[in-house]
Formats: sequence, structure tokens, C-alpha cells
Amino acid sequence: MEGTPGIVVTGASGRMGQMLAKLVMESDNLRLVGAVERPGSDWVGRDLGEAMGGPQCGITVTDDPLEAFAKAQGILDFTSPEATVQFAGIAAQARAVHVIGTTGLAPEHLEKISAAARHAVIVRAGNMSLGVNLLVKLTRMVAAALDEDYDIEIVEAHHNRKVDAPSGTALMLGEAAAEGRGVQLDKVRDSGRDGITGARKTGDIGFSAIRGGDIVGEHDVIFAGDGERLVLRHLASDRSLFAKGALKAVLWGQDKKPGEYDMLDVLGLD
Ligand SMILES: NC(=O)C1=CN([C@@H]2O[C@H](COP(=O)(O)OP(=O)(O)OC[C@H]3O[C@@H](n4cnc5c(N)ncnc54)[C@H](O)[C@@H]3O)[C@@H](O)[C@H]2O)C=CC1
Ligand SMILES: O=C(O)C1=N[C@H](C(=O)O)C[C@H](O)C1
Repeated sequence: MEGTPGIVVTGASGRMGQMLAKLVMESDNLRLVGAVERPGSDWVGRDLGEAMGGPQCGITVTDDPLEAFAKAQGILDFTSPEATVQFAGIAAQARAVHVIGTTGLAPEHLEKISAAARHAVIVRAGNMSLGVNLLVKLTRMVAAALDEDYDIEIVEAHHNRKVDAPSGTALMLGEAAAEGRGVQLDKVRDSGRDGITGARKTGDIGFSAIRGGDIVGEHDVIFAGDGERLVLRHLASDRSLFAKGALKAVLWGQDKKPGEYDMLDVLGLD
């Protein structure tokens, strides 16, 4: 195990954090060297393995990312936009590969992440699964092949704890559809219809979000024309799918030049 990249998992008590920590501990290619939680979390100061309901693993959860990142070659980060921006700066100082799965990032967050990527490798994607990244490519292709007679609607469904909408994946798919059509998404985006909205505008890309129960993540890209409808669909039924993609990304990034990358780069799909 010596010589394999040392990994810190942030948001270690979260749904993704726990999944990532478990997979890194099971990995032959990566070594877990730290776990970070927000100040005030009752996991801080506890052994991570025990806090996850298993045997001790010798990693104490900390709320000090500076100290934790200093000994890491990779950071797996599925937290919140504010935390991710802070972590991007610290990971860049440590020259650690920063894999960002966090969604709900606003333009001001993205700007700061881009600044950090001048000094270190950042891999960021709203969805780290192979299936969704293939769907991104298919969406771009179909949107380029069909004209505006086909209305594009993106429908996503997630668990009832999700805090952002549309999902990061839905936005990736929307960007791909807009690219295929040769337009800018922010000019044609239509999210959250309610009330007397008026008829649909030709060329808009619509977004709808369903929240309920324990749905892991489902996405449909609908191309609705007169007399026919084409639906591209991805259904995730296990979060380990995303975590496996993140582990692949942190290994891939180890020998890359500083810059911003995505999962299409990691998976060789671009
Ligand atoms: N890109 C992808 O493939 C995927 C992305 N996600 C995204 O990952 C993020 C997290 O999702 P979940 O794990 O479901 O949420 P969660 O709420 O279960 O976990 C987030 C964790 O981050 C921690 N956190 C917040 N601020 C922090 C700070 N300053 N320092 C350290 N820890 C901090 C929270 O305490 C919490 O434990 C969301 O933005 C979600 O959309 C989720 C699944 C897949
Ligand atoms: O919050 C989640 O759970 C998920 N978030 C990502 C998103 O916003 O698209 C990826 C996945 O769908 C699960």
C-alpha cells in the first residue's frame, strides 16, 4: 500500500462520503489518510470506521482540512458549494488532485474553482457514472440531429434529502443539448413552471424535478415532436456507481498537468 496515493474524503458522514470512504478502504490502489467533516459535526474526533458502524480504522475525523490535505495526493469531495470552494484552495496549495462531485455550484463558485485549477488538477462532474457520461454524448448527438420542431425536456428524480434543483446531472444534459443545438443554455433554460406560464417557447430547454423517498437518481431527456417522442433515460439504483467513478478520477488525475477536467476526459469519451 505504501506508494499508492493517499486520499482524504470530505463530508465523511454524508451519503456519498461514507460510500467513498468504504471503497477507498477496500481499494488496493488507494490509501485512506484522512476524513474531514464540518465543524460541529458529532463525527469530529471519532474513529471513522467506528462512526460508520464497523471496526476501528485508525483515521480520526477532523474539521481541519488544512492539516488533513497536507498529507494527501487526492481529495474526494461531495459536500456543499461553500465547502468545495474552500477545499479547492487548500487542495491546490497541497498540489492534491481534487475530485469534485458537489452540485448546486453558482457562477461565483465556479470562478474560484477555476482559479484553483491553475495550480492543481481538478476533476469536476455533476455525475461520475459511465452511463450518464455516455448519455451526455448521446444527448449532444440527438440534439444536433433534430431541429426545434422537437421540444427538449429534461426530467430528473431524486431522494427527499436533495437540496439543489435542477440536479447537476440535469444541467450537464441541458448543456449537452444546448451545445448540440448550437445555443447557450442560459438563453433557453426554462425551470420550475408554475401557474399561467403561457405556451411553451420554441427552442426552450425545459427542466422538471421530482423529489421523493430514497430515489438514487433518474434522468430522462425527452425530444417531443409531432406524432413521436424520443426518450433517452438513465436510472441509477446504487450510489456506489458515482463513488467508483470518483475513485477512477482521482487515480487518473495523478499524472496530469494542473487544469480543470471532467469525467469525459477521465473516461476517454471526448
Ligand atoms: N457528481 C456525482 O456523481 C454525485 C454528486 N452528488 C452531490 O454530492 C453532494 C453531497 O451529496 P450527499 O452525500 O447526498 O449529501 P449529504 O448531505 O449526505 O453529505 C454532505 C456532507 O458534507 C458535509 N459538509 C458540509 N459542509 C462541510 C464542510 N465545510 N466541511 C466538511 N464537511 C462538510 C455535511 O456535513 C455532510 O455530511 C451533493 O451536492 C450531491 O448533489 C451526489 C451523488 C453523486
Ligand atoms: O444528490 C444526489 O443524490 C445526486 N446528485 C447528483 C446530481 O445532482 O445530479 C448526481 C446523482 O444524480 C445523485
